[in-house]
Amino acid sequence: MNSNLCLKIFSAEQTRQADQYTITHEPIASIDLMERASTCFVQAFLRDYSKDQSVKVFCGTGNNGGDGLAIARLLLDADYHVEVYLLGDVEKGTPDFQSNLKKLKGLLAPVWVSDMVVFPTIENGDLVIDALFGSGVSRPVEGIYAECIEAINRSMAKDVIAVDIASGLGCETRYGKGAVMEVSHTITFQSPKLTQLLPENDVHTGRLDVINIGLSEEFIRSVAVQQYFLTEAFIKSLLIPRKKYAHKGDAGRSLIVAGSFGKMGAAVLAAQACLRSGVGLLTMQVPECGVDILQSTTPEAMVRADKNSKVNEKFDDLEGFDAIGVGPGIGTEDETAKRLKLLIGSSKVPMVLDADALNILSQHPTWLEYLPKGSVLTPHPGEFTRLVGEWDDDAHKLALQMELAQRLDAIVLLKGAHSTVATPDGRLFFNSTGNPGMATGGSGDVLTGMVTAFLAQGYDSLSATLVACFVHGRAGDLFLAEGAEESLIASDLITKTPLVLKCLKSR
Ligand SMILES: NC(=O)C1=CN([C@@H]2O[C@H](COP(=O)(O)OP(=O)(O)OC[C@H]3O[C@@H](n4cnc5c(N)ncnc54)[C@H](OP(=O)(O)O)[C@@H]3O)[C@@H](O)[C@H]2O)[C@@H](O)CC1
Ligand SMILES: [K+]
Repeated sequence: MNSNLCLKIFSAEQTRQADQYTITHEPIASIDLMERASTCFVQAFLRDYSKDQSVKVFCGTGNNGGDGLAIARLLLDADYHVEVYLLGDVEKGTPDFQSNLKKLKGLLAPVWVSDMVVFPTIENGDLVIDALFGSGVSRPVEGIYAECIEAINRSMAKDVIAVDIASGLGCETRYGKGAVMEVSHTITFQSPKLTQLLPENDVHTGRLDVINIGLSEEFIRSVAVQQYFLTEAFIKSLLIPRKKYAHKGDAGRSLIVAGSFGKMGAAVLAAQACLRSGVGLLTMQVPECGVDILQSTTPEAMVRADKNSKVNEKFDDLEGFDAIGVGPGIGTEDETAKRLKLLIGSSKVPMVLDADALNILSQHPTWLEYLPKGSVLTPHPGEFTRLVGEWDDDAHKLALQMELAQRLDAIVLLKGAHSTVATPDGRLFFNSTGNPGMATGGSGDVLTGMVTAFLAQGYDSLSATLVACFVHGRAGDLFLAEGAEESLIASDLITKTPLVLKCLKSR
């Protein structure tokens, strides 16, 4: 696995080192690197915001403020109506801030906000560019800076666009109770920052665009990180091509245990997602009441019925399967729980555990110790809480996720916007695909089917989980090309999967 194809999530210190390494080894003057970053920002900005909106740029006196000044100049060149507001001790600004201030002064007169009396009225429809603080913020933001941030947060601005990162939001952590800019869009440099991927910082990140400002590839390759952001190039590199003479047995055999009376839809979704993700042979184990439903909706799957007519209870005979998925719609009846225990004890192949399987396991945590090697847990936040207890904040949640992966020697996929995948060796991958429309019933059942399919096809557990997670999200994103988020239903994800896989497999 070549993790270098992912975007590495750097600490503020690593970002500073990348900056310095690029300046020394490219080599490039620091002011020219700032110009390059600002030019890339403006290129992204021009794609989204038209000239009929007034742009107010708020700049601090560090290099983030320097970027803001360069961006203001480039937007003036592009005929935007621009106003610039400065905060802080201008005399003590960084050298690149000073150079950009000098260049701008011939074109417009920036306003120094020494007091809120000077703070401008932000009109309904204005655009605000936030360049007060970037990755250099090191403590809670207070005083005039905080007043200014709070005024912008309360304003009628149409959009607030952060340069690199919202002011006051640290790269790795938020600083206490200081003020943090609320932004609708962040255009960040080179790679996402950890805080930008956490749900609690959604209002401080908004839409996230990552732009390549050409920091040293050599440095990026060499630096060791534990946190990664998935890219298409990385997912492509994980895909296993089908052999010319492949037969259905080569593409793996899956068993999925799913469904109960009234919840057979979960089984159908998992089955169809598994088939569309390339499994060679699929057997569905369902209660008697689900046999006709599966046979008529999904003729490609073989069906094994339980003696019990309403719930799943018979999980034996596991010969010949390469991967086993269990959980969607199975319920938490005692009979089902007993059989899950038996299934965990007897399986020699990796298992994907989701939904009610996880709910049963949270009531019988000792069973988790017997999971077959390479198993994958795919909880949503509710199931995760039942497994590990409450968390204080998102950082604590990630720590609990990593701890669980290490303790169980399993892959733990925590679902949500930017789903996270934790590995037993302490790595954490953030998904880059998906949208809020996917928060809909059955979406998780589809994912279970996908992970099971990739596992059966011979992907290692981590690769199977990452590919499934990315494909699942990309299928949701593809749906948005023709439908609203509100209209997305889980089966749309299955409908879009063939095209997603086709595009990923194209060179
Ligand atoms: N990475 C790259 O490759 C590139 C990075 N670039 C840009 O550089 C940005 C990083 O710039 P930066 O390091 O100068 O820090 P920045 O965020 O502007 O401000 C730091 C200043 O604020 C101060 N300060 C801190 N906390 C404070 C607080 N709470 N309240 C008050 N003051 C506080 C702190 O002072 P001190 O802590 O020393 O007192 C310092 O003076 C980065 O985000 C990107 O936009 C691009 O130009 C080119 C390529
Ligand atoms: K900023």
